[in-house]
Amino acid sequence: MALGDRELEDVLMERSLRFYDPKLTGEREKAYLVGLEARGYGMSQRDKQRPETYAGLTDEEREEAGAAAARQRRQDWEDRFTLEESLSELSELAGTAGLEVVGSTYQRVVEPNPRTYIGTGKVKEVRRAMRALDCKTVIIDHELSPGQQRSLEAEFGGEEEGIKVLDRTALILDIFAQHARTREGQVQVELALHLYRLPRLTKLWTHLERQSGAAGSGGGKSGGVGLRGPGERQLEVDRRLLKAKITDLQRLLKDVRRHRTIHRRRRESLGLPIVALVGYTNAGKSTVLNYLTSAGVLAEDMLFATLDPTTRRVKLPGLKVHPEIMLTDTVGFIQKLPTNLVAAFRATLEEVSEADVIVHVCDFSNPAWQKQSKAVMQVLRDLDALDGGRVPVVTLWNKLDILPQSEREDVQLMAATEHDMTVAASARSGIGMDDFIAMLEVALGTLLEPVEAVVPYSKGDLLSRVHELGACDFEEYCEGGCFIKARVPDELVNRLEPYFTDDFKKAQTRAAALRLRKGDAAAAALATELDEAQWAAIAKGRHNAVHQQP
Ligand SMILES: Nc1nc2c(ncn2[C@@H]2O[C@H](COP(=O)(O)OP(=O)(O)OP(=O)(O)O)[C@@H](O)[C@H]2O)c(=O)[nH]1
Ligand SMILES: [Mg+2]
Repeated sequence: MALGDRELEDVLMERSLRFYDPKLTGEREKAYLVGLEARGYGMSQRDKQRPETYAGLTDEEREEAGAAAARQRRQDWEDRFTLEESLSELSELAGTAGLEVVGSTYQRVVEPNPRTYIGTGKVKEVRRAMRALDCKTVIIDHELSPGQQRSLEAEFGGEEEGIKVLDRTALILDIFAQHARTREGQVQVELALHLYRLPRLTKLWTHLERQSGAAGSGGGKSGGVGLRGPGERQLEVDRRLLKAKITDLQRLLKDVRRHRTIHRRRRESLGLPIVALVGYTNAGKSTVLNYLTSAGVLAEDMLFATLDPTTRRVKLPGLKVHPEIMLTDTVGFIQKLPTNLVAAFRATLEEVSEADVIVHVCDFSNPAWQKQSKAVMQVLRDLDALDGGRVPVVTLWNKLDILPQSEREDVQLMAATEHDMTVAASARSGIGMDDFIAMLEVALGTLLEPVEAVVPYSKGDLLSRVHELGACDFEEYCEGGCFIKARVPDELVNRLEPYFTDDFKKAQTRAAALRLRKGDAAAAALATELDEAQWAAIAKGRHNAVHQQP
């Protein structure tokens, strides 16, 4: 076959979505792990030498800025995942991807070797271990440059020996590729994979061609090409094809997104509040969704079981406020998220930015749960999903059932007393889930605005919407209509406005005036006071107000 004749499909098939295919090789591929820890703390000296950081500050301010930076560094250091934690996570990732971990080592890297990232001594050690274990795949717990990946592969025995060097990124991409279910998820992952591969399109990947050729799946063509290894010209062609494919995918993604926006609009038009489940991977988000909906969403003990956001309309038992909600399950978070996946991941998480209430699910049984939880909150802040603290967050310490019976109550008490909107429970066993639903109701309650109105009898549909979407605290049938004291979502506030009682209108005008005069912050501070004033007025003049209505 002449070079350059190959179709895009051939290139893509050889470099199929998977980095390896258990079905093709017939057995679980063995993998050797290399954990890494970069030295981060102790940069204070270097910081001090950067005068521009502190330019224009007085001595005192400089001192304070320096101290703050040091505090931040110490905090970052404490929040970091330890080498052991990160390595054990890498091992779980490998297992999830279908690899069998046969051994591991680690290195604390002070100055990374630019060529191989890990030091030369470590390279030798890993090579020895791989030979002894008859293991051809090594996974480095760090994002490697294409050059580093190539050098390492050569050091470990090279293509001839079938050696494969993967990094954390490749592993996560691989898992994502296996788990993407929706069109959008698949397109995103495929795009991320191609972007990852483009600079790595070299002989590095020829073993894949050989594998697929050997198994007969690639047909004679790719087997032949694989055995020869692509020449320079073939590489050029492949690169061009991949670039074209990337452009196509980007265009496709735009289309898919537009569709999703339409879906989202439709959901919004239902007027139901959106509750998003977020959390570290494997925390139990899908299990919570299942508990609340019995929707049958995939919940598995593997990382990134859920890649695509799933939204369900849920009727929650016993809820007086917002008995119905839209509940969205999302992709799990992970530390050291591959950079070229961040964009894809963020797009998926756009759903979270739309949420009215966020439920943060933590795996309380994981020793690193606090660090995981901080990492999650940081991403949420980066995404601006918390809307500067205005979106209520309910925290669920999940997997309470794993704790011994004797400790459970203490933890539940600690959650309730020492933390804001936090509940300890178990989505799988159901322990404490009533408390969780009650807490969700509290959070949903904060979305509602108090109103007071007399709804004419001809507007029965409006009244039933109030019951459906809000909470009616008082209801009385009077001459002009049904007098209600209720808490309702924004949309209904507008529809009820023509029927507001005079007292309520006055209170509103005062609130608006205050806001104008004192700015939003002052109005917020006075809101509580105003609320009380409102309700006092309502209590006093209720009947008058009712009779004043047309
Ligand atoms: N013991 C125990 N296991 C739980 C509980 N909740 C979830 N699990 C298990 O934890 C594993 C992960 O649960 P998922 O619901 O898939 O977690 P997730 O957060 O959706 O994970 P990703 O979608 O991968 O991010 C599954 O094996 C669940 O059965 C719980 O309350 N107790
Ligand atoms: Mg899930």
